Amino acid sequence: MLAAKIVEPMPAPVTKDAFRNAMSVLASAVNVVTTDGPAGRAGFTATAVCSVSDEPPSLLVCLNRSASVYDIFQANDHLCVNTLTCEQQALSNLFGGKTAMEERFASADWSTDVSGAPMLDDALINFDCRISNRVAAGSHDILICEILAIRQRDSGDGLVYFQRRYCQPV
Ligand SMILES: NC(=O)C1=CN([C@@H]2O[C@H](COP(=O)(O)OP(=O)(O)OC[C@H]3O[C@@H](n4cnc5c(N)ncnc54)[C@H](O)[C@@H]3O)[C@@H](O)[C@H]2O)C=CC1
Ligand SMILES: Cc1cc2nc3c(=O)[nH]c(=O)nc-3n(C[C@H](O)[C@H](O)[C@H](O)COP(=O)(O)O)c2cc1C
Repeated sequence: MLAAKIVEPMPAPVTKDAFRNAMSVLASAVNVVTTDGPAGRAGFTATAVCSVSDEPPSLLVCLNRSASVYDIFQANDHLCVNTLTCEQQALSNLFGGKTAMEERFASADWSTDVSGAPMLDDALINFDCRISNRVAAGSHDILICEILAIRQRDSGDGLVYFQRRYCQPV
């Protein structure tokens, strides 16, 4: 006699909306990621930044391949991760929107260190980096970055993005 075959129901695929709703409750630091080099200067707002390894000191940045800045980051070898303070919400909106590149950079003061990428003067912390590897994953490229220099402020509160809005410390 043939054994009855139990067919497990297929789990419903996770939709883009479900994914984004879920991700929206992961509180994140807000960063402006900048570059300069043969392809020119560019920058964008990123929350998809995290620690990778302390040997060598490295972090990762996820960059959407459809972003206007993508080709410039693809051609340049260096970037700087500038982590924003609570006072820099307007800068996050500027670098996260459809604003012209000159207008983005004109709204703040910048300097450079080892890599030559723009370093935001009033950032909570700056990670000056060399892009050591690039891995395509879905819609994004994961940029693995070796940290060449760190500049850190003595004090200040970090800007946090949670549930699609910025949070201020209480
Ligand atoms: N990792 C990324 O590429 C992120 C992109 N964004 C951009 O800013 C817009 C506004 O974002 P929200 O106000 O937070 O509302 P949302 O509903 O579009 O996104 C909610 C959360 O989903 C994640 N997310 C959004 N778009 C994503 C993407 N293309 N790939 C991977 N993860 C993504 C982020 O964690 C985001 O905070 C987004 O539509 C997107 O264009 C925002 C946050 C992260
Ligand atoms: C709060 C916030 C976080 C974002 N995080 C990322 C991110 O981690 N990676 C990414 O590729 N884009 C992210 N974006 C979107 C880019 O900042 C935006 O697409 C980029 O500035 C390019 O825009 P453009 O194509 O109009 O120039 C974020 C936007 C906002 C407002």
